[in-house]
Order: sequence, then structure tokens, then C-alpha cells
Amino acid sequence: MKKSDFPALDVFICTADPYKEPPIRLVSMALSVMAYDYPTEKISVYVSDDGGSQLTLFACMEAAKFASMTLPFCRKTKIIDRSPEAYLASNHSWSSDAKKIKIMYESMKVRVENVLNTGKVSEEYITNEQEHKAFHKWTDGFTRQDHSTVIQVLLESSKNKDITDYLMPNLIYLSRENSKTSFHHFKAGALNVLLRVSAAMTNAPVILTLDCDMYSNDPQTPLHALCKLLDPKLQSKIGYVQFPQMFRGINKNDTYGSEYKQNFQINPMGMDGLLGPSHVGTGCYFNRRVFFGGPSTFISPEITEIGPYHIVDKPIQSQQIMDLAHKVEECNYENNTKWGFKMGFKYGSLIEDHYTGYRQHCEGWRSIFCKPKRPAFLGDAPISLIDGLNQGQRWVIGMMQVGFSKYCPISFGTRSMGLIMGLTYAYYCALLGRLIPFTIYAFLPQLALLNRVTAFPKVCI
Ligand SMILES: O=c1ccn([C@@H]2O[C@H](COP(=O)(O)OP(=O)(O)O[C@H]3O[C@H](CO)[C@@H](O)[C@H](O)[C@H]3O)[C@@H](O)[C@H]2O)c(=O)[nH]1
Ligand SMILES: [Mn+2]
Repeated sequence: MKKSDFPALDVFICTADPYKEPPIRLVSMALSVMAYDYPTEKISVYVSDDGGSQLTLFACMEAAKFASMTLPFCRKTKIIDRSPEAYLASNHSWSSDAKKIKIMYESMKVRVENVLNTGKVSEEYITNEQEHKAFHKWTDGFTRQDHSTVIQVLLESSKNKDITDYLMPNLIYLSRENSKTSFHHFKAGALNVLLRVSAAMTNAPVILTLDCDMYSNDPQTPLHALCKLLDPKLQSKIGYVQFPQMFRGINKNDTYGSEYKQNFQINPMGMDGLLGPSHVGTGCYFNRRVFFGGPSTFISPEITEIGPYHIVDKPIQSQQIMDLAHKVEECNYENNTKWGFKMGFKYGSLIEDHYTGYRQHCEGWRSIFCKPKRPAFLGDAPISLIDGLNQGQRWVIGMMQVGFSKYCPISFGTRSMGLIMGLTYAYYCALLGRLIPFTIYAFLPQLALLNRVTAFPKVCI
């Protein structure tokens, strides 16, 4: 396949709180994707900010400026670590260009962290009229739960060039409209807004979804994914290509079991022999069509321009495109539509990723597991006990919501996907069953000890 025939790629990065998810990490994530070994003008990065924070917008603006220096550097030196944070921490030769990048990165980091510490973007950091206008949207009444839309195009591929006069990717910041009176459906809601806004602006046939607490660890990843996604024998049925979630910074013994090797690496290998791995929320390349009904039952969205077959033929910032993007993003837009139920990411479970992948398998889609030797993405796992427990609790409740819904894997799943695949998903719902032996195990030894009863068989030596 010629490079010019590569499909366009829309990348979604979700963030929700600048204090829990440091914006400098988000910057690394965005830069590592913008520097993919892929035709730059075909990449569009959308950052969804559910925190509605000007601090996050500021970090994205810094990323856009920094990119015009680092993208040519990455192209020239062909370094593998494209996340500046990972590159600067690695062992490599310090050419004068690398030293310059280091100085620039560090001063950017100081600015981003200063803004975070003071809680606002001070005048000295605002460099032009356009930025001024963008930050003016944060009026007094602007709160995280109640605010109007912010869509800010920070880089436009057809206009912005890097310092070597080379095209840049698109970079768009988006904070969806939020109101106390309408329900926002957490990350699933954010992803559905991203699906519609990106359809209005670029409508790439391939979508990559990412969490902000990670970075791309291999610039060849889109090529690995596309080899599978565009396989001519299976293409019409492949919904997504899932990479495993892998982590950095976990201590040697993984004290809190945060690596979840079984869920992220072992089970998907087995499922790959059936209809394919479940979706794990991040590091996943989707065929855009998978969000609009099964492979042979296309569901058309309420506006044809946001359907998967529409070709965008106007510049991103043209009035018509911006009007459409604002319209499909409003918080009441989904009322009386099929979004979240028949279309897009599915609502109804705390683990929208697992549930959406499951429903797509039921609709007849296949998925593929892709685990190259070098981890494609590296993320942060919860490292404190409380965070680990909270995450586990959320996952178990989410699985239970699927198990007790009308789409229960044992009844609905086995009918739609076959017995084994249905049981594979049922296994996840049954995780709650562990509650009983775990609780007994937590209390029984202590009770036995206090009552001087032997709970375990005696060892005969
Ligand atoms: O209202 C919200 C809440 C969360 N997020 C984002 O969703 C992602 C995941 O949230 P996190 O709190 O990090 O949850 P984890 O349990 O660590 O995430 C795992 O589990 C989630 C639910 O199954 C998946 O969505 C994730 O991809 C998967 O990594 C983060 O990037 C958040 O910024 C939003 O965009 N909006
Ligand atoms: Mn996370």
C-alpha cells in the first residue's frame, strides 16, 4: 500500500481532571501520537476535557508549540521514544538538538506546572489575540458541571507548518457543554461527543481511543494496527484492533496486583481464537463503521453528515463545519436519538469499554488482539491501595450491571455469539461471586484464632 493511500486517523484522548491527571502527561501522550511514523497530515488528535479546565487547554497550546520543534527532530533522528518525557529519561547521545529539546521541554514543564499551582493562566503566558479569546470563555459562571462548549483548533494541518516547513497534524481541544440538569454519561458520553465532533471535522475511517494517563511507546503502532484492520479477507467484519494495557512504574512484586495480566494479556489471547478480545478502553484502533450497527445492519445517524461514509470537503475552521461541530456537541443533542443505545459507545455500565466491545461482538463484529514485542502503549496503574480498591470496585459493579441487564452474556450473549464466546463474557460478570470466598477468607482465620478453633488442617510432620 502506498503512503498516500493510508487512511486518515482520528485520535481521541480523554481527560477529566487536571489535578488527578497531570496535564504534562497529557502533553506527552499527545506529542507521542502526533509524532507517529505516519503521514502527519492524516493524523487528527482530539483532546476531550471533561474537567472543563483552562489549565488543560493551556497545556494543549504548549503541546502545539512544542510540536513544531519536536516533530522535525523525531523525523530526522528516527528516535523510538516519541514521548518527550520518556526520551529525555532514556539513555541516548546528547546531540546539540537533543539538548535544545531538553531545555525547551523543561521550560514548558515549568510553565504548565506553574499554571497548575496557581490555578489560572496568567497574562504573561498568553502570547496572542487568539489565545486571549479562547481563555475569555472561562467567565465567572463557568464551572466544571455547568458551562458552554469550548472547541479550539490549536493546529490545522492545511495551515500550520513546523519549523522545517512540513505539514503538522490537526490538534483540537474540546470541552463539551455541560449542564447540571442533563446527564453526561461519564467517559462514554465524552467519547460519543468526540465521535460526532470528529465526524463533522475530519471523519477519519480509523479511530484510536486513548486515556490521558499513558503514552505511545512505539511510533510504528498505527502500521501494526492497520495490517490487521485492513486485512482484505476479514476487513468487512473487523470492528477493532485492541492492544494490551501495559504499565510502567509498578514495583517488582506488583503489591496491589495492578498489572491485571490476566485481563489485559492472557484472556485476550484466548478470546482472539474466538471472536476476538474484549475492549479495554484505551489503546484500541476502531473501524468507525463499528459504531453504526452490525456489519450487515447499518444504522444511519440522524444527520447524514456525521455518518461514517460522509467525506468532509471543507477546512476544519470553516463556518459550516464549526456550526455543525457545535450543534452535535450540545448536551441535549442525544435526547430522542439512538446514541448510547444502538449507536456509538454504549450507556448502562460503569465500564463502557467492556460493555461496548461486548455489544459489538453480539452485533456480529470481530476484533483482533495485537501484542507486539515492544509495548505499543505504556500507562500509569493505581499505585495506592485506595485507588486500586476504587478501580476494582468500579469494574466489578460495571460487570454486574452487564450481567443483570437484558443483554446478559448467558442468555443474550450465548444466543448472539455462540456458547463459548458467551461464556467467556459471562466469566467476567461472575467475578462478583468471588466476594463470598474472599469475605470468608478475610474473617475466618481471625475468628478461628480468637476462639481457639483450628480453621486449617493440621500439618503432620
Ligand atoms: O467523566 C469522565 C470520567 C473519566 N474520563 C476519562 O476516562 C479515562 C479512564 O478513567 P480512569 O478513572 O482512569 O479509569 P480506569 O479504571 O483507570 O480506566 C480503565 O477502566 C475504564 C472503565 O472501564 C476505561 O474507560 C479505561 O480506558 C480503562 O483504562 C480517563 O482518561 C479519564 O480522564 C472522562 O473522560 N470523563
Ligand atoms: Mn486510568
